[in-house]
This record gives sequence, structure tokens and C-alpha cells, in this order.
Amino acid sequence: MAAIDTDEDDFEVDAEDLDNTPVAESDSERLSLLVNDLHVTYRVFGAKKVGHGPAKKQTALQKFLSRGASQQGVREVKAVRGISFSARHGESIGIIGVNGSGKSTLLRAIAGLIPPASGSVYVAGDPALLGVNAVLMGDLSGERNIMIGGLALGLTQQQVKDRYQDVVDFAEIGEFVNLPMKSYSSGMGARLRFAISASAVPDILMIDEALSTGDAGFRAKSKARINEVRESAGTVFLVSHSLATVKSMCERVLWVHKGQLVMDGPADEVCKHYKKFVNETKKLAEERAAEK
Ligand SMILES: Nc1ncnc2c1ncn2[C@@H]1O[C@H](COP(=O)(O)OP(=O)(O)OP(=O)(O)O)[C@@H](O)[C@H]1O
Repeated sequence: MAAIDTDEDDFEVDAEDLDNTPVAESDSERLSLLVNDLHVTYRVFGAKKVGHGPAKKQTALQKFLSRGASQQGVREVKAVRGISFSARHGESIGIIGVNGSGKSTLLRAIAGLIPPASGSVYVAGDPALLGVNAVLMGDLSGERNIMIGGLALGLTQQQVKDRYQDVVDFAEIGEFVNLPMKSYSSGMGARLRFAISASAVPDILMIDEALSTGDAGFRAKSKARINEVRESAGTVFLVSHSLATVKSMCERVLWVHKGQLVMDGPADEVCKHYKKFVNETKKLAEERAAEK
């Protein structure tokens, strides 16, 4: 297993603790990912200090003494707070939660795009195969990005060229492939990112909301691609606000709330509890609004 930005000590195991009996593992039994007490913190610079009442005027001395507090413009957002779970080859796992709960951050940390504040992420295989979003550039055309993304996924130039038309067709972007990606609608961008990610058969395929932007045809194609990855013993992560999409594509679901894992279990069961929570929260908010 390869580690990304991790503290190796967290996973030290004494040889004598190990059972040396060889175990025949099927693909479905092997771990593809281990996330251990993961914390991710964003530092937002230039954030205004939140305070109550009018700002007090400072004397020159007070200003001098509080110079170190120019740090007051730095605010920390603890986006992921102590999440642990493991995933196996061939699993497809949905990640659900309300806006701002930390789903994308969790995915980006698993992909090695954001360093953890603490904790660790171990992935089986080459972490370079995870996600391509970080390397894509808005100023460059779709065509150039297909090449860059493909190379980042470990494909050779020839392999990217061979698969180029399939990627364009899959993404349904037509002539837009010649224009800078920043000129795409969010749906087109998401579809192209998904198509690039799916052009190789990665160990771990990560999909962040791309499916919600496509029509039924695109969703069907995506589902087929997800199944291909799973059949080749890869692991699929899918972040989505659509419980129907999650239920149709994943057998297991992680529910994240305020950066913590609330529930991890069979898709139907977790979605049922999540739906109940969302409905109750909505009802409460409506009652409060009515009281005002
Ligand atoms: N680049 C960033 N800098 C600072 N804070 C961030 C950044 N990205 C996300 N956050 C904050 O981290 C928290 C988690 O955000 P994240 O995008 O992971 O949630 P999410 O569940 O994916 O949300 P959504 O469903 O709205 O996409 C939020 O409070 C968000 O404001």
C-alpha cells in the first residue's frame, strides 16, 4: 500500500503481531483504501474577524502589541474531522451529506490533492491514478486537457490519442473540445472531467457530482463505466446530492455531516436515515421561520 502525506508511525505493526499463515484473498476481500482518523483544515487568509459590537479604536501601543495578531485575518475551517473507514476492491461507495458537510474535501484528501492536517490515507496501487481535476487547466482547450489528464492518469501519449475520440463522444462536447475549458457550461466541464477520469481504468475512480449534470443517457453510460471499473476490481467513490443516483450506483454509502462520519452502511438504509434527517431539519427550519 502506498501512503499519501501520512504519518507512517500511525500504522506501525510489529512482525510478531502478524499471523504469517498465507491467506488466499479474492479481489473483493482486499482493501483498496484505508482512511484513518483523517482531519483536513483549510486556512482562509484575509478573512474578517467575526466580532460583536463596534470595533474599538486602538492606540499606537495597542496596535504595536497586537501586530502578531495580523494572523487574526486567518480563519481555520475544519472541513473533515476524524473520519475513518476502509474500502475494498470492487466496491462502489456513495458519499452523501448536506451542503458544506465535507464530502468533496474528503474525496480530494483521498485523492491526495489536499494534505491532511492529521491522520492518514493509504491507497493500494498508484495514487496518481486518482482523480484528474487538479491537473486540468481552464485556459487550455478540452483537447489539450484530454492529453494532460490522460498523461496524469498514467496513459502514454499514443494511448490518449487512441482514446481521444471516445472521450469527446462520451463527454458529448462536440466542437467545444477546441475551446478553452473555462468557456464550458458547468455540465460540459463536469462531463469532460468524468470522461477523462474514465478513459483509463483507475484503481479508484472518484466522481464528484458529475452525474447530476448529465441527462438520463449520460447517466446510463456513466453507470456502465462505473460497473466496468468495479469489474476490473477498482473502487468507485461517488459524491452526489441525488439519493436516487447514489442508490442506483452504489451498494454502500457514507453519510458525512459537519466533517464527521455519521453513518456507513448499505445504501438503502443510510439513504433512508439521511432522508429522514433532511426532512426533519427542513420542517424545523420552516417552523422557526413561521414563528418569526
Ligand atoms: N478551498 C477552500 N477554502 C476554505 N474553505 C473551504 C474550501 N473548500 C471548502 N471549504 C469549506 O470546507 C467545508 C466543507 O466543504 P466541502 O466543499 O468539502 O463540502 P461539500 O459537502 O462537498 O459541499 P457541497 O455539497 O456544497 O459541494 C465548508 O465549510 C466549506 O466552506
